[in-house]
Amino acid sequence: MERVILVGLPGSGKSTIGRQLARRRELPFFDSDQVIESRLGETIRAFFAREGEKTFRDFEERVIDELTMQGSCVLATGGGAVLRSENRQRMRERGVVVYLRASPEQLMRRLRNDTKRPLLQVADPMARLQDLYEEREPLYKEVADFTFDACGSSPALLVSRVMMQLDLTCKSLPGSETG
Ligand SMILES: Nc1ncnc2c1ncn2[C@@H]1O[C@H](COP(=O)(O)OP(=O)(O)O)[C@@H](O)[C@H]1O
Ligand SMILES: O=C(O)C1=C[C@@H](OP(=O)(O)O)[C@@H](O)[C@H](O)C1
Ligand SMILES: [Mg+2]
Repeated sequence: MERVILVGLPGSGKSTIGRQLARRRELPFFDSDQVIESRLGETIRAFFAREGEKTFRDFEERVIDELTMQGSCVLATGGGAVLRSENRQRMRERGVVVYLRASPEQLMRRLRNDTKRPLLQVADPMARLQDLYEEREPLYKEVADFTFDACGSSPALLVSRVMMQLDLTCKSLPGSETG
């Protein structure tokens, strides 16, 4: 059993690194945001705007609970998944949690032209990223088994680093006995 769960701020590379890691590890890949969007039949941005954050977080919690009970996989979460203690506990218990760490400045450079992330569609996205960083950095650290610098290297190199760490890791997960 190998379940790897990626956490980090929006733009830190969870979806990109997760997809590549899954391919190289020959594991199924899930992106909780993609699963949510396909079930909703609309973008998170549209759903968020209409229904508000609480309804989105309720939906996200259910999807994360479900995806962390599948077998072996790589799971990229949304940046706010760590906000709920229920999600943090499930992630910690059910997977090896990898935090892709990046500063607000680095993320701002990456996300300058992004229009998909609802929390950053504000007049001052840099201030918003700083707030998110301050609020969430302790939560990412709390859940993480390992932390990697999300911006210091190409996705391929970062994936290799994560793979090396996973090869050295032996975290016992529920269901490990069965494969
Ligand atoms: N290590 C990296 N180096 C350079 N660009 C990256 C890296 N990781 C991700 N990116 C780019 O950053 C943007 C955000 O990545 P994404 O995987 O969507 O982040 P997240 O899922 O954490 O929000 C994408 O354009 C992606 O191509
Ligand atoms: O940070 C957040 O609260 C969110 C991040 C998004 O995912 P990414 O981290 O992949 O952008 C998505 O789940 C939603 O827009 C909320
Ligand atoms: Mg993503």
